[in-house]
Amino acid sequence: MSSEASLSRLHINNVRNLHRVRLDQLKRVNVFHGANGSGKTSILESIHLLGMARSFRGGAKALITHGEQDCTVFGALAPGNTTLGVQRSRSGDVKIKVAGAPVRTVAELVEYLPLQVINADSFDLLTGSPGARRQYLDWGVFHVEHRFFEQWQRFQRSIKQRNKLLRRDKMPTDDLPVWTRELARSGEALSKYREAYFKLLTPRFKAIMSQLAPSLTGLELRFRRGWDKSLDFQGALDNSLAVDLEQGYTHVGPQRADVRIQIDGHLASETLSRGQQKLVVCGLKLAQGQLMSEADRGRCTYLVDDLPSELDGEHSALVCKLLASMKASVFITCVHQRDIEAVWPEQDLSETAMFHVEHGSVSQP
Ligand SMILES: Nc1ncnc2c1ncn2[C@@H]1O[C@H](COP(=O)(O)OP(=O)(O)OP(=O)(O)O)[C@@H](O)[C@H]1O
Repeated sequence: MSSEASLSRLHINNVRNLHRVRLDQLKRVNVFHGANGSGKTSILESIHLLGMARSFRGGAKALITHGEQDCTVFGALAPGNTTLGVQRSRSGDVKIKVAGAPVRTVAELVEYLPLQVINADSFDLLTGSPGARRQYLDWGVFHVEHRFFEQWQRFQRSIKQRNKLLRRDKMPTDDLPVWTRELARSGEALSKYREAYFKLLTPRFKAIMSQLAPSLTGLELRFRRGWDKSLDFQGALDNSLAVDLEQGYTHVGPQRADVRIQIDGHLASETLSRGQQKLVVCGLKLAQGQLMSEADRGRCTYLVDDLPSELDGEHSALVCKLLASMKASVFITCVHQRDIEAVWPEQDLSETAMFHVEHGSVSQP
């Protein structure tokens, strides 16, 4: 399905300090304002739970209100009124429903409500390990190229098998070449999808950054696929066989891929100021949303926690202007209502709903 839809209703039960919240009048842009600890981030977390069956901070148990056995989030998408429901229990049980019917895997859920989170942890994209950047890239490929997931699963299966054989036997067994060939095929295909997506993403990112931070002209993204570029994947696996056997795992391949984010040849994470880093993170995430809608894969929903932190008024306004022009569905938190009113494009405020959050209760003026 294409996720044209955005969230129109949201019911939350027992997520952190949100015992019972009913939001039946959501708009395209929804602002949650309130004091520290009132429950604003928990609302974004609840939407994340609805779209991905997990939180974006901490484990599932921390999410459930103290003293309760489970938490539940229910949502409806508009247009179409498809309903989604996710329940997580202290026992570790996860129940997911789409349109009232149980689904078995999270993969079946995530395509309905594609989510992008912009919060303090998003800096990981620049400063964290390559894993964070691979996850970022794969999110985009998954939502734009639906055949990607099957290749990704094949790749995960074959690398697991090959590593198991490498760990067990210091000498090559008959099974090893079989799994190595399977790994080479699935890894090559997976990497091609990533490369094709990356080629589409880079110009969008550059165009967005030229609006958000025109002075950062030397910004560059480079895709590293995870093995020597003069070889195909099978050749690289053949070359590393001795080391792989010695150390008991596969050293080269898409599991080592990375996106290097550089400015004038230096790592952006080591050069840019905190505010500039946040703009790059916003640029990366906005580029993915733009690409998704251009590829006719629908709209993604942005969960933005405390946008004004690290950004000055002018740059906050630029991010808001881009979000508004993309017609993205947005859930955004801030301390005071005026923090967002001051930076959100005035002509778009009619499509904006304001909610006040206080001690786990949400009210609308
Ligand atoms: N499992 C839990 N059960 C009950 N309350 C919890 C649980 N986990 C966290 N809380 C409380 O829930 C509240 C909601 O926190 P949340 O992070 O959503 O606040 P916030 O409005 O985003 O605050 P800030 O502006 O400081 O970021 C906090 O007061 C926190 O102490």
